[in-house]
Amino acid sequence: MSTTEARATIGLTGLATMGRNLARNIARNGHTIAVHNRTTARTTALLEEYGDEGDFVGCESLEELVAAIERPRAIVVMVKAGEATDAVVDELVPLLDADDIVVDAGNAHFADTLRRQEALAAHGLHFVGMGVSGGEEGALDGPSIMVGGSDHAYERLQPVVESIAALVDGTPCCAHVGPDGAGHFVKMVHNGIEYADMQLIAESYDLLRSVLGLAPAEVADVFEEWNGGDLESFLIEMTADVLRHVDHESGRPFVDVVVDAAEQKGTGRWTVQDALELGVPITGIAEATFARSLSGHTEQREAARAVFATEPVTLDVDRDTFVDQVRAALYASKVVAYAQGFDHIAAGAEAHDWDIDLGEVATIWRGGCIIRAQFLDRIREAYADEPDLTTLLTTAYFADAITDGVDAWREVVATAVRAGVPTPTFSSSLAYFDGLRREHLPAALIQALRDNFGAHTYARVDRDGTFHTRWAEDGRPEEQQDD
Ligand SMILES: NC(=O)C1=CN([C@@H]2O[C@H](COP(=O)(O)OP(=O)(O)OC[C@H]3O[C@@H](n4cnc5c(N)ncnc54)[C@H](OP(=O)(O)O)[C@@H]3O)[C@@H](O)[C@H]2O)C=CC1
Ligand SMILES: O=C(CO)[C@H](O)[C@H](O)COP(=O)(O)O
Repeated sequence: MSTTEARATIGLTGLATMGRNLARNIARNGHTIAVHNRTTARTTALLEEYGDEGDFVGCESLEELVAAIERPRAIVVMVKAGEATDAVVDELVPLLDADDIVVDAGNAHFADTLRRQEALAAHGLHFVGMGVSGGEEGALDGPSIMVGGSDHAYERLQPVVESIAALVDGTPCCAHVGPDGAGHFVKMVHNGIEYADMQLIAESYDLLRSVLGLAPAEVADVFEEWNGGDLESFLIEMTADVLRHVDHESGRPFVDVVVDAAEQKGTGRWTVQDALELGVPITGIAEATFARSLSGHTEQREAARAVFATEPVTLDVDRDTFVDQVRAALYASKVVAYAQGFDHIAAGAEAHDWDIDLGEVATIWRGGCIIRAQFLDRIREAYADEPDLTTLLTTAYFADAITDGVDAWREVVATAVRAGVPTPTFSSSLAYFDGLRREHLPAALIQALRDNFGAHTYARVDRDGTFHTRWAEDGRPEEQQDD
């Protein structure tokens, strides 16, 4: 397939859904690309079907791939995350020369990226963890790209990655977000937000269908209308299309022929696990992840249905009013999910000593990625005005949106509770908002209980210091001395 002449600007191995389209995107943008896949049939198919789209060099082995690329080489690995990526990287390393760059464009866990970066550095190689979002279509037409790696490696990659990324207002949705694991960390949180966004959309759909009795196509009309306003986004637009889709075989609404058990590949779960470690309350993302888990517990669901099934509750709700309330609740909950996601990135950056520019992250998420939305421009503006923002919720634009929508938000959650429609992400987002804005939290009681049963100490509202109450003796507080 290939010649031995090293004429490709870049190489790519892994030509499944994402890799094939990313390779075509690179070729379409005028870069010579060497392509390889473990199973050669995929390479052959790419060349046969799309070989005329640009300058491809087909390779049957990794040796051929390496030989086809100009030095210092840059090789993109776009295979299954985890063991497959390790297998490919391990096979590549002995074939490479000092200063070559291996780019993992899969959905790797950032801790794996840190480990691989250290291992390759010992061989004088650069390892780049590159988050790519946009799915099949985005990979071809312009994804959002989050690069983590050294400045040196980014300089080598920049002409290619910036040329293939989505463009918004002339700005490529691509950035060097930080060193080593920073790119995959940002991509992980992107996917966590994607989980929350999708769950909020799903809860809105469920409410419109269950409380108002709308058919899927009618809910599609509502989403289409919402897409004309503040909620405008790729996922809202796609929801309208999916809800309107009729299954070719059964003639039923497509959404009714799909089994209601949501799967996941793991990025949402990693986001929640990492946030727990860092102590960041990403409650919307966590509830969205658990909602997927719950949906998959089919045996428990069947058992519960057998015991607790009831007739649907009919509520006297005005259609237009409720639709508007759900829109406001969706918007407010979405603001919470994004605020929590950006808090998580800030905490990750601090913990790993990455200088991540949150405004830049919002900028490159405006296009190409699954969570692309008009609303990200507002987040970009908020960070431009105040880079060290304490929380996105209090910036003027979002504060106004929440203040205007909070009554509707409460009404929607209350209606959902009365109707028995589960809305974990709406409810937890509202609880998060109330938790933040409340003057006093019952955490004081938790501290008191902890001190009572375990002498865990507490701080007082009336003076500085750390205290323990002599519960079993005279009930008086005694100040604790620092160790
Ligand atoms: N699908 C999506 O929407 C998105 C996916 N991603 C990430 O991009 C990466 C690629 O995703 P996708 O295109 O969906 O493909 P898959 O995740 O389904 O991976 C299939 C590819 O991995 C290769 N592969 C699997 N195991 C090995 C191995 N042991 N050695 C060598 N190659 C192996 C396959 O080769 P073979 O053909 O020989 O089996 C094939 O090229 C993944 O990390 C994914 O998480 C990122 C963003 C979006
Ligand atoms: O990375 C992506 C988009 O940005 C993928 O679509 C993501 O892998 C989907 O995740 P899951 O299968 O867990 O829903």
